Amino acid sequence: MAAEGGSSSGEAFILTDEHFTEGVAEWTNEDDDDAHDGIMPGKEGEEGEEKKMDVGFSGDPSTHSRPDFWKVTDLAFDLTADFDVKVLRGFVDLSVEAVGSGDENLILDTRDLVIESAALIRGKAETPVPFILGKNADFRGSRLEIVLPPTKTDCKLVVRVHYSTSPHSSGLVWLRPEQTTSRTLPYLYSHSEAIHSRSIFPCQDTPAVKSTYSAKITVPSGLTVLMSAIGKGKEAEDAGNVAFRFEQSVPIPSYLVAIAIGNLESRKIGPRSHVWSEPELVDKAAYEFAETEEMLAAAESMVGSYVWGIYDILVLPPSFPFGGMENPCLTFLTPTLLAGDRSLANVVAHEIAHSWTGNLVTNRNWEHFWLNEGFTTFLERKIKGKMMGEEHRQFSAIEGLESLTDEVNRRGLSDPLTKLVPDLSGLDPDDAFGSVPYEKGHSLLFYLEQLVGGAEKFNPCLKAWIDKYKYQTADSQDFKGFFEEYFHKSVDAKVLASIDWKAWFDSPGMPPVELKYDDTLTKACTALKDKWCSTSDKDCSCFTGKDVVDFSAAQKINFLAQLLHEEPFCVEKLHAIDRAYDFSGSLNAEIKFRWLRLCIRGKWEDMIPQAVAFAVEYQRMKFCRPIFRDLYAWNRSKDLAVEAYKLHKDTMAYVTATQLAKDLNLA
Ligand SMILES: CC/C=C\C/C=C\C[C@@H](O)/C=C/C=C/C=C\[C@@H](O)CCCC(=O)O
Ligand SMILES: [Zn+2]
Repeated sequence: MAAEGGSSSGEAFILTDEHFTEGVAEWTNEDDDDAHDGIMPGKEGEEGEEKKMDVGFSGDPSTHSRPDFWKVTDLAFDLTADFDVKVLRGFVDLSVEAVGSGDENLILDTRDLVIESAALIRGKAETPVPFILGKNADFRGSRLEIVLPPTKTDCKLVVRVHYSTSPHSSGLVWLRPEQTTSRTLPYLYSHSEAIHSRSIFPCQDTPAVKSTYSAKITVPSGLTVLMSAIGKGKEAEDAGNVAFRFEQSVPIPSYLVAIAIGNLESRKIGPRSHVWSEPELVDKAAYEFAETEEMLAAAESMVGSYVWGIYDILVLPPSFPFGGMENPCLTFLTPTLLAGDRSLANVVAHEIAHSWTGNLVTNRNWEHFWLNEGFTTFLERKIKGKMMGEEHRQFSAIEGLESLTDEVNRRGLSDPLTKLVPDLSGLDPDDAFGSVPYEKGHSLLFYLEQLVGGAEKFNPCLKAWIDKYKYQTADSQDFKGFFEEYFHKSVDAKVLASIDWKAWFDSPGMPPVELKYDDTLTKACTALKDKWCSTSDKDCSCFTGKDVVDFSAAQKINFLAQLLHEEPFCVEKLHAIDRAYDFSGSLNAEIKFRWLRLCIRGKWEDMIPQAVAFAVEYQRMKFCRPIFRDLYAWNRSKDLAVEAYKLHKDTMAYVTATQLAKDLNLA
């Protein structure tokens, strides 16, 4: 079959049978400088007919793929994990449906993948087809074009790609046994959000496309495999290996395909939930997350049935870069949530909320990330309010607004990345990540809730939004239109017209309106903070542990967060705080994190080793990045920070290592 290729010299040459040896086109475009800029061969229909040039999918600036040509509807993986060379190797069958004329090629995203072959699958037959792999131009990785035979519209095909990942895949973290808690077996886990799936498998790496998936994963015996899917059992051991099977029947975007392999055990924590971790942590994790079913039920009472079947939790090694990740059926969590008193389980409520906002109603591209995270933060706090009382929901919202203020001040009031809907053209989503989509998004929804008359009016709208857009994707204009339509009869037109959507979506900086929350639970924190600030450095004897005996962990966190907004305390006063409240000895990572920041800001030299140790042990970016930045900002610890980073960067997840390198001006 002929297909026309292009090259940097402009010379056109035809892929004909003579190009094929053993079914693979000899022609790749390694020497084609145009490959990476989207000027790629389309497919020629009739002889001489104008071929369709690929000028990129306008719906998502972060992908090379062309879901407007073909759409992936299902992925079937057959992969083997090779821990010796740290690669996943095998094939993926992509079921695709023609969206365009049927005459275009299949365009996929890859990053650092070794593509061995491509073929059309018809029953048992594999018919090799040529492919063109572009260069790894930037964070978007390499464009992969699979040359397809001419087909008609509404055609369906299955394309098999044999490939392997690379040891430095940006979406995979490989740990040697000695890097794990149990130190007996190796460990692998993935993190794909936003655009790292392409480093794990060839795909249309855009949330605009949702696919089902199945998988057969073969590993050395003794290891357990988990995925963001329903487990379908494992096959009999064969030559020292064992294969696990999975099915995800709810269509999901590529970033929600997840895998973990390790020395894993589980405990049942509810009718549809198990918690998984290495054996040493599993009982502690079972205690910590015992409220999971109560959270699920609270969410279902507000936004409808949980459609994913099971809700399991996996507690990962401390290098996991985030607090949690909403992988369907299997939420990934950082071990920094294991405080021993369930005080940090709000992250579980957040990931549960994603089961509706984000995983069912999905942002169409990453510029509308607030539709995932702002809605989820809003729903997370409604779950908290339902379980603990409205004042706790409002207390968390105050905390969130403070973190938004910190982020906007750090980035700068006019930084385009403080817009709720930023332009991500040419930008790596990892560089755009921060609390703005979470907290400015939450602020918008809370403002709208107050505007329409409160939760009893707004909650039904939230559920209706989910019901209308579930299993689909949405953008910010979809929400604006939905909201206006929903309330156009029940809310005064002038009130609706008073919403400055453009300012909310497109203006940098803080929200365009002032948010007012119930501060009942912050009052005691503020009073104690004010007393410390107004007391002489020389005599702090009035303070004792009794001051915080009635404080919840959240109130201690808020007290420390408020102190961080004040002028740094001197070392003498910091000593006094620690004598009274023993924050240095806290097992709560959120408390310890803020306490260490206070000490570094107060230039308490003896605390530098503790701060460095915390930042390299707990590589959750929410913690390690601010501490590394604080250490780097103080000339006494600047070199130590750089040295610690260089010593540990190879143990870090890709996103952590690259973001820290930028923080420390090492990129
Ligand atoms: C405007 C930003 C657009 C796109 C950013 C999307 C993804 C960024 C990428 O770095 C991954 C983010 C993953 C987040 C996962 C979980 C968070 O909700 C955790 C938040 C912080 C924490 O608790 O550790
Ligand atoms: Zn989230």
